[in-house]
Amino acid sequence: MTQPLIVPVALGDRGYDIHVADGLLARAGALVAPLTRSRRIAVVTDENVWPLHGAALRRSFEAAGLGVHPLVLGPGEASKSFTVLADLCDALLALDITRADAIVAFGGGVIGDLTGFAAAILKRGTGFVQMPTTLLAMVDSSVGGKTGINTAAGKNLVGAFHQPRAVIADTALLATLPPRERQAGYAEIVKYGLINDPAFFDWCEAQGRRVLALEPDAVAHAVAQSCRAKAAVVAADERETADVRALLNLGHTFGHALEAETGFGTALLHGEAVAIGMAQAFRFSAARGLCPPADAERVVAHLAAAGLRTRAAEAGITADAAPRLVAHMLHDKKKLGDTLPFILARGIGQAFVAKDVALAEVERFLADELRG
Ligand SMILES: NC(=O)c1ccc[n+]([C@@H]2O[C@H](COP(=O)([O-])OP(=O)(O)OC[C@H]3O[C@@H](n4cnc5c(N)ncnc54)[C@H](O)[C@@H]3O)[C@@H](O)[C@H]2O)c1
Ligand SMILES: O=C(O)C(=O)C[C@@H](O)[C@H](O)[C@H](O)COP(=O)(O)O
Ligand SMILES: [Zn+2]
Repeated sequence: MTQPLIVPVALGDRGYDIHVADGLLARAGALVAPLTRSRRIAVVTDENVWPLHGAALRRSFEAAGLGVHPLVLGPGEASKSFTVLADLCDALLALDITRADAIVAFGGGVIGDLTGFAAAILKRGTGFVQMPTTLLAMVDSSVGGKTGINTAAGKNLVGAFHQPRAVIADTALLATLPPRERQAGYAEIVKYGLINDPAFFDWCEAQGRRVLALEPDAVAHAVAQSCRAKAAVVAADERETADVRALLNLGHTFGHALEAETGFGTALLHGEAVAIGMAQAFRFSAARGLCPPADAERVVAHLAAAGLRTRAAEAGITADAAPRLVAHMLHDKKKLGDTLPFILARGIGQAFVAKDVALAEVERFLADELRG
């Protein structure tokens, strides 16, 4: 095992540590044991992750005196639903989980968001631990306590802020992650550079290829830098009320609309939608005269070099979709009254919250883009 990196999330009595190391799964039981009263742990996971990594998790937990009760769900975005949530809550209640216990989420962002929400509402709040297994979950979704499910109206529309008791990320688990999922997770890494860290974006341009190839030092740096960036934002604005955490939504107002339009399926993964959304946010910023066009071109070029799509049309979105995309955006949780804030940029590393964007302007921009 490499020397673990520990990133604290400074949230007072809701604070916790993010532990990152290659090979950390072997020590996960010892890290979880002090966080839960029960010696029998409900581990929520999915049908891809459990056959690959369940035995190693079980060994680690049993070595720490913890029994494991796996709850294995279907993989993919479809599991972030009311139906799966209800079944999961029933299964957890049948296991007699108490508030002093910690439910373990062992999987990607879908498992983490769903399990975290189940933990938030079960008995009005039980403990949980995030054990992310995808690149996306290690750099973003396991940190910060946004939990929830999708509804027919859109993405993450029912949920709660509920912080985990710890995040335990074993980067060795990424070895089994398909390349497409690596690329999707990489988009959320690039996001941190684009928001406020131009030097990190430079690093991504130089080293991103090595992250995608899972070269250990590059993965370690990307995960550490991302977790530090997210922990700082979450500590400053846990509940997205101060125009700070909203910056983590760069690319998401556009991206969530694309996910809704493509039906939350495998046609467009979350990270892939965010990549297109970030490209759109930069092109829109350039079109408004806010951002140098050369910066938008650089962003698009880097995302494309990472194998990510950067235009909605490449995801099969047709030219007539602009009004529907704007209608999806009306469900965005950042909307306050009639104002829908957009995360725009004055350049690479200079994202900001814009509250003067008319939806008619966004619709015209999308229609122009889709017409090519
Ligand atoms: N809460 C947050 O702050 C936050 C942040 C970003 C994204 N998200 C959410 O996260 C979700 C996307 O997460 P994701 O990209 O991890 O998707 P995911 O959870 O669907 O996982 C992607 C795929 O990889 C498989 N998988 C997971 N780990 C694996 C491994 N080690 N080896 C092989 N296969 C593995 C899964 O079974 C799944 O098929 C979206 O719902 C998104 O909205 C939430
Ligand atoms: O943690 C945050 O805050 C984020 O915005 C991170 C995003 O990458 C993530 O996709 C999040 O789930 C989106 O949040 P939402 O509030 O727009 O649903
Ligand atoms: Zn995201």
